[in-house]
Amino acid sequence: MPDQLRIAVPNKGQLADPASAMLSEAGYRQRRDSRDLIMVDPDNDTEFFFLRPKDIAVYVGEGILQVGITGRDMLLDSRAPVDEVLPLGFGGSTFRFAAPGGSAMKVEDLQGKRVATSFPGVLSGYLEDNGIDARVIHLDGAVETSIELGVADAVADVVSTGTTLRNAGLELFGEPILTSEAVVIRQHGAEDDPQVEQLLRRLRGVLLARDYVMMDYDVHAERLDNAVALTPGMEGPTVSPLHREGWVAVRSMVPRRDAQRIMDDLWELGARAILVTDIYACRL
Ligand SMILES: Nc1ncnc2c1ncn2[C@@H]1O[C@H](COP(=O)(O)OP(=O)(O)OP(=O)(O)O)[C@@H](O)[C@H]1O
Ligand SMILES: O=P(O)(O)OC[C@H]1O[C@H](OP(=O)(O)OP(=O)(O)O)[C@H](O)[C@@H]1O
Ligand SMILES: [Mg+2]
Repeated sequence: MPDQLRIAVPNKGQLADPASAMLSEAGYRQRRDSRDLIMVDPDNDTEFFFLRPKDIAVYVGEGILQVGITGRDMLLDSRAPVDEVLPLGFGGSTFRFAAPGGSAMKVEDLQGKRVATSFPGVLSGYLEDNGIDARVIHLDGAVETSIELGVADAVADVVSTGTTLRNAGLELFGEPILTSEAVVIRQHGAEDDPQVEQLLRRLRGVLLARDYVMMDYDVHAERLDNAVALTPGMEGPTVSPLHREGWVAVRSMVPRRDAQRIMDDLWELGARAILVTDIYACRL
């Protein structure tokens, strides 16, 4: 019997709930109590370890846990020997420089200055790559307050909506240092593992089920080519005969965000009985 698959999942913070929700959708059991640190899912022969998101790359890099879910920024900051194997589409953020409003600071101006961050690895790498000699002040969080308290001249921090920065009277400067989202990680050079492949297939299925809907409609056979051009599907749509002379029924997956526009265009083409349904799960 193969060993249990051991997966690291964020125990708190921005990624914890969406990661657990996605794993539940993928058919894995998830913890009921947010204080649980380990959970066994016997049906899937899998064990979940709820860890700090910043520590997850360390465990996976050491080869102790085979798979982890963490932020791309955290994985890069750790410099652990891990690879990103699947972006998950939540926990989106950018990592950016900011300084007091009105200071019109530029990246070059950071030379000789103090920059506070909770991502010292990412920041040092960026400063080095850009030939800037600045002092990195490592803080654990609430970095936005550090300038007012006089510990730094600028910050490099995670920005999502920008509300926290604005509330602290700061303004962005320079290009984004990096763009992050939640990702699945594996140890660099890890061998193929059927259990990991199954997990990834399930997660890809959840991502597709979230991003796509199923569209059904009836159309005159003469207009079929035009209709199929609007709804090409993944491997070509299913076309079935209808019990109505000259008409066919079409079924195809379409991107959720385009569904309303495609329905309008199909209607214009003369398609009728256009139905859109959610996809609960899929394997493609
Ligand atoms: N406001 C946000 N919106 C979306 N994603 C975010 C936000 N803040 C952080 N993230 C992302 O979520 C991941 C985890 O960050 P989070 O802030 O939850 O961890 P943490 O700082 O270690 O935890 P905590 O803030 O609970 O101490 C990172 O990849 C980060 O880019
Ligand atoms: O752009 P916004 O939508 O305002 O979100 C960005 C803020 O969210 C995170 O803070 P978090 O709540 O994780 O606190 P922390 O600084 O203690 O990590 C991040 O560190 C920023 O401070
Ligand atoms: Mg945080």
